[in-house]
Amino acid sequence: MVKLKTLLREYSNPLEWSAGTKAALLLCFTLIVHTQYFLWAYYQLSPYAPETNQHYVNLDFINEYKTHLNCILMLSISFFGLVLWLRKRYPDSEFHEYLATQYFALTLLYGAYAIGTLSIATGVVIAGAPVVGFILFNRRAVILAFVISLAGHWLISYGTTFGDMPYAPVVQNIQEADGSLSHFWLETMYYFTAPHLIVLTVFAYHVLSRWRQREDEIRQLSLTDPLTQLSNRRSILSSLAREHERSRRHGISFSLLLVDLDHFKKINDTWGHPAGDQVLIETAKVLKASVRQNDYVGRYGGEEFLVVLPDTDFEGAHHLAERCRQHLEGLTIDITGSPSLNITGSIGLFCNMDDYSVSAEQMLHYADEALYKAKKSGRNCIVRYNEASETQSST
Ligand SMILES: Nc1nc2c(ncn2[C@@H]2O[C@H](COP(=O)(O)OP(=O)(O)OP(=O)(O)O)[C@@H](O)[C@H]2O)c(=O)[nH]1
Repeated sequence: MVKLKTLLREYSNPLEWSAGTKAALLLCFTLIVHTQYFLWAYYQLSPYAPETNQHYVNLDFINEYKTHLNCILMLSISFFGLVLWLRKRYPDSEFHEYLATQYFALTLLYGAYAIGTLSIATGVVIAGAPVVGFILFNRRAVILAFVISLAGHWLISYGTTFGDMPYAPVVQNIQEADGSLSHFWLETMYYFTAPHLIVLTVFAYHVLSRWRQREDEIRQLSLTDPLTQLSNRRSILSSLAREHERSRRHGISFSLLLVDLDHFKKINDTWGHPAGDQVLIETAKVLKASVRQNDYVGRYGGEEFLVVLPDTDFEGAHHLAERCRQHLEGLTIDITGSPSLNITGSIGLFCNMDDYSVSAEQMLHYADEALYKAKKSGRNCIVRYNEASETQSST
């Protein structure tokens, strides 16, 4: 069970596989495709095939083609085994990629000649294989394979139009006497196209979901403070701007708390930076736990935190600020190599209930001024900025 989980984790994302494993995957797919050709050819020659098939299948060519298929199948098995073996010793060697991509291109070119260079199966391979190839493999190997197969495709196509070689020699009577397309041809096309379409769809689905997942992870990282896991400055400021716009449009008051740890420098200087970091992590947890679920808490600067309280008047904001202050005061932080640390925080508060026209920047400025007053008033307290009477202080 554990082994299966390890295997799944290791192999669930082809984009992260080594060059050797990716090449082995392509050779395995090539082997499946040739086995499919092989089974089809032998079935047409067998007594189980309906007699009517002889009208549509060129049995003479298939007899000849069969020998080529046997060789291709043997070669496919050998190359697959060789790369499986080599990838363990040289997992990132470009040789595997060149071998797999060129072999895929050349042998499928032969298949395209047999079933028609202008058939849908060939079209799907020509259009789809480079897309998958460029995502998975070394670009030069894919370009080389693509150029070789395109050149071969043109040569065969022009060769057939000038009558130098037959078009789709394994089949005949592609059209019925009345001019309609034969059912046999149609079903043969579906049969040969199916594996390529399935692989392309599964691959596109997988790659796109991985990209979306990575995009989400990167976006999340760009908005998160790596130390505290709170919103970073950019993210909390954009929450503030959003809330400000909502408040202005709907005439609902909202509030800001600017929380700054007291004498934090002393903790760093006495117990070291890692101890200071631990204090910041614990502070972030306490602040997050002290406010409501739809409030925003972010790290605004070094030891300064910004709390945005939507739909909150002064009373509500003061109540929450007091809860934050008390929780910080009650926090005991255990750090190895130092006695338990206790901290306090000063809080500047601004609420826009008296004037919705105050800009977000101005609100921040007012909260900062209130915080400055809180520090001046002896710390571990809350100061509300009030335009009329400058600031009001409370503990
Ligand atoms: N450990 C740690 N320290 C930080 C980080 N960011 C800023 N600081 C430190 O935070 C301290 C802030 O010091 P001051 O601005 O003097 O503030 P204070 O010591 O808390 O004093 P008051 O705010 O006046 O109470 C500085 O020593 C910074 O180096 C961080 O990510 N980790």
